[in-house]
Formats: sequence, structure tokens, C-alpha cells
Amino acid sequence: MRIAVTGLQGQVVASLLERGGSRAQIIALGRPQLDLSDASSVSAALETARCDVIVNAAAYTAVDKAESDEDGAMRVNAAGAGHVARSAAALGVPVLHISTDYVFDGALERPYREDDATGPTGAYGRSKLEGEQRVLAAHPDAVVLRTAWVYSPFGANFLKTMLRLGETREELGVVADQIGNPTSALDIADAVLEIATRIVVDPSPALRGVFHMTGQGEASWADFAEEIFGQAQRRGRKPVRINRIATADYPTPARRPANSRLDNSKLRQAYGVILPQWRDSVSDCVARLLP
Ligand SMILES: NC(=O)C1=CN([C@@H]2O[C@H](COP(=O)(O)OP(=O)(O)OC[C@H]3O[C@@H](n4cnc5c(N)ncnc54)[C@H](OP(=O)(O)O)[C@@H]3O)[C@@H](O)[C@H]2O)C=CC1
Ligand SMILES: Cc1cn([C@H]2C[C@H](O)[C@@H](COP(=O)(O)OP(=O)(O)O[C@H]3O[C@@H](C)C(=O)[C@@H](O)[C@H]3O)O2)c(=O)[nH]c1=O
Repeated sequence: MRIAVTGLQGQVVASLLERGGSRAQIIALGRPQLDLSDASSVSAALETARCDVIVNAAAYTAVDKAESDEDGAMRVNAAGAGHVARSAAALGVPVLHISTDYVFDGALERPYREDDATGPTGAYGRSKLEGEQRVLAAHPDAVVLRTAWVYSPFGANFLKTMLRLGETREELGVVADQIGNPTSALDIADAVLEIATRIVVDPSPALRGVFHMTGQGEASWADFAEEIFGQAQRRGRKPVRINRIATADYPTPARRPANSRLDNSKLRQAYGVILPQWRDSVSDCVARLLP
């Protein structure tokens, strides 16, 4: 199976390249050959790739920067996602689009289900929600996977930021009143390979639409940081104390949802796919970064 994926060095792309193995040939398409904000480059690159399935994993992921550059985020996350889905539909190829927990406002007191009302609190979330809608409008058979709090040995992410800050700091303030589901990009890659394998052969409507897919178990950002430093300490690094602070004490341009937990039941029922417990995958990632 040939899987074309948008992006060259993103966390999910790098993880797909690593995990593809003998299961799939991964063709990574990024700038300048494929620029999501340029419709003709998207259709030309995807046509040339001659693939069985397309994964849209590239995105404008700078959450705070998007607040002052919403047009930029929209060009990539909304219009760009639409270009990918339209090209996939024209080629007659299934498309799998990655989206985010930040499409929700975080006011619910239970994990979000796929049909819960959306209401993004920031520009990044608005652009990703618009992207989902454009994908589903252009390609009614699309699969939209909403994930959250992604980390990996690749690229930039919260886990790597914590380890970097911990090299020079003895304590860090980390917000304890935002909860969600830390998710390993390598686990996402394994699941995407499984889902892609299914959708190329099975046109069943139950396998199409929006699904939530995250690491199992929940955490606040402070819990996540404590786990990272606990694992690092077990690997001989010095301790770093986490001060559990409130969102108000860590001002950022973008407002983030207080509750962004995602209920994964629909994915489990449709595909039988369940990602590992988040602490186990953090352990694997820390072990790779701190051998
Ligand atoms: N990171 C997270 O915590 C979460 C991510 N997601 C979603 O998961 C998906 C994968 O995220 P992740 O792997 O972390 O992303 P990264 O931030 O690691 O990588 C984003 C990738 O998108 C590429 N890209 C950005 N703009 C364009 C463009 N105009 N044309 C082509 N490529 C472009 C970047 O290319 P370059 O390297 O050249 O800049 C980069 O390779 C995204 O859809 C994201 O919205 C969902 C929930 C959480
Ligand atoms: C670095 C740092 C962050 N924080 C807080 C700020 C914020 O509320 C939270 C997470 O910060 P970050 O900016 O690293 O993460 P953020 O960019 O908000 O992460 C999001 O990225 C996008 C792409 C998604 O789709 C989301 O699922 C989510 O993963 O941690 C601290 O409290 N202390 C710190 O030292």
C-alpha cells in the first residue's frame, strides 16, 4: 500500500516514516513541492504520488502565533485541508485528515464525543474546525481523526520543551487546570496505518466520518510534566519540581480549553483501535530522548 502524507518533518509524518516498515510505503510531500496554501501544488504533488490513500498531517500548529495570523492559519488548516480533500476525491482515493481537541471550548465536564457541539476558543481551533468541514464537504467518505497533546522524539512539542527547560531550571510553573489526553505521534502512526489499511478495502459508512483518537487516560499539563520529569529522574537526570499553577498565572495569546478530553469509544467500536496508556508511551519517548 502506498500512503501519501502531507508534510516533511512534522511529528506525525516522521512517525509514519518510521512505522511504515513493511506495511506501507510512505511518500512524504512537503514544501516546496506541496504547499497546502497553493491548490495547484497540492493537486500536482498528489497526482504524481500515485497512492492508495492520502493522509493530511501537515498543519499550521503554532497555537499562539495563529492569534495574530489567523489568515495564515486559515490558508493552511482550512483552505489547504480542502485542497487535499478535493484532490483526493478527484483521484478517487480515500483521505484521512488529522484534527484537534482545540475545536471544543472545554466547558463540558466529561470527555467530548464526536457529535458534541464544537466551539473553538482560538484562531488555531477555528481554522482546524473549518478544515474538518471543508474536508467532509469535498470528500463525504473522508475520515477525520481528532487527536490531542501530541508529543514524540521528533519536531517541537511539550515533552521536549519540558526536558529542555529542565536542563537549566530546578522548578517550573505548569498549568494544572487544563486537562486532556497526552498522545504519542508514534502511537498515532500505528493507528493511522491500521485505519488506512481498512479504509482502502472497506467502503462501509461506519468507518467514515469523525473519530476521536488519543492516548488512554487523562492528565493536566502539570501531571504530564511531572510524569516526564519522573521518568527523566529514573534515567539519572536531576529532579525538577513542578509548581501546579492556574491558567490565569500563565498568560498566553490563545485561550486553551479547560477540558479537552476526547472519548475514544466510537473509534474502538468501529475499528477496534485503542491507543496505549499515555504514561507508557511517555516512558518510551523519554527513553529514546535520554538513553
Ligand atoms: N502537535 C499537537 O499537539 C497536535 C497536533 N494535531 C494535528 O495533528 C497533525 C500533525 O501535527 P504535528 O505532526 O504535531 O505537526 P508539526 O507541527 O510537528 O508539523 C507540522 C508540519 O506541517 C508542515 N506544514 C506547515 N505548513 C505547511 C504548508 N503550507 N504546506 C505544507 N506543509 C506545511 C510543516 O512543514 P515544515 O516542517 O516545512 O514547517 C510540518 O512538517 C496536524 O493536523 C495538527 O493540527 C492535533 C492535536 C494535537
Ligand atoms: C512551556 C509551558 C507551557 N505551559 C502551559 C501553556 C499551555 O496552557 C500548556 C501547553 O502549552 P504548549 O504551548 O506547549 O501546547 P499547545 O501548543 O497549546 O498544544 C496544543 O498544540 C496544538 C497543535 C493542538 O492541537 C493541541 O492538542 C495541543 O497539543 O502548558 C505551562 O504552564 N508552563 C510552561 O513552562
